[in-house]
Amino acid sequence: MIDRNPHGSDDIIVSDLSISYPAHGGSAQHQAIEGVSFSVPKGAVCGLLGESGSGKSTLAKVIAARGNEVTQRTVQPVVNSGAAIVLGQNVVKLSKRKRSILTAEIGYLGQADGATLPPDRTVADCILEPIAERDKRFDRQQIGLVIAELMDQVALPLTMLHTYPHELSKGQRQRVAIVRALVMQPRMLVADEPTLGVDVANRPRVVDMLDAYRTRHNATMLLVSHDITVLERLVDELIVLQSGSLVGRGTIEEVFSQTNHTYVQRLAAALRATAYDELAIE
Ligand SMILES: Nc1ncnc2c1ncn2[C@@H]1O[C@H](COP(=O)(O)OP(=O)(O)OP(=O)(O)O)[C@@H](O)[C@H]1O
Repeated sequence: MIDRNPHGSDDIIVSDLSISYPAHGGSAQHQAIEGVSFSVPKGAVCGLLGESGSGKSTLAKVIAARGNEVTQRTVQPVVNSGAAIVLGQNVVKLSKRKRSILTAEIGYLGQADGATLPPDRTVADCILEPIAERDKRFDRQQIGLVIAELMDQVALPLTMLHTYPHELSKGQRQRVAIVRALVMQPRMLVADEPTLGVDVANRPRVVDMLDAYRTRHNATMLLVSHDITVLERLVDELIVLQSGSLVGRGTIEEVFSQTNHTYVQRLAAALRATAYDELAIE
């Protein structure tokens, strides 16, 4: 791993972490992550790779301190053992208050966030949601400037703030969700497929924006992505998961060329072969 801040501490320290989904609705308990350990220094960008079902989203969600909530209706992942120290806090054991403080520092783009923006709210209200749920009396003018800059960086016109999510294309909704993840100017970003559904013309804007954000804020990032542009432009180190276990780790060059693990080699070859001609239509 490239240490972007040799004098700083690690922002993410995952030790021997195991995560499962409890039995529900007739299905048995499912072990999603097993004995995973890695760390990410402050200011570094770590990419998470692995085939469908390998546990990337589950791991990202727990590290973003969004897993393990008891308030949501969907079945949430449960940490069975190990620790995940994120920005100095063990996300496995957080009080409600500490979780709220920590999640203000960790921007999170969940896998379906672009597709599931609240349909009854304007784009502006969707973007303001993470702030409004913490402080109803926030400084609108100051936040307005932050939003304007983020919208511009991902090529969304400001007039879009008054529209509703259903009026936007899939890729536009995804870009709105990215703006929402960064609106509180967090020290860390955990993003699950940030360029999902974004058309090829606008993908570089998203990548440029994430790169600029990382540079300006020395932000630490954990990015689940199979987008070769994201991986090559942003990621310092890749973690590869297979069936919930860590099976590969290194720079993109190391993972793509020097790994001994046949699964990782196959994944790297598939990524190289498909990524360049993949076209997303908004
Ligand atoms: N709510 C849930 N209840 C039960 N099992 C789940 C739940 N969510 C995910 N899983 C299971 O946990 C495993 C890991 O899922 P996860 O979504 O983390 O994988 P992933 O690598 O992100 O996959 P994808 O690339 O398809 O999003 C899978 O076997 C999945 O079926």
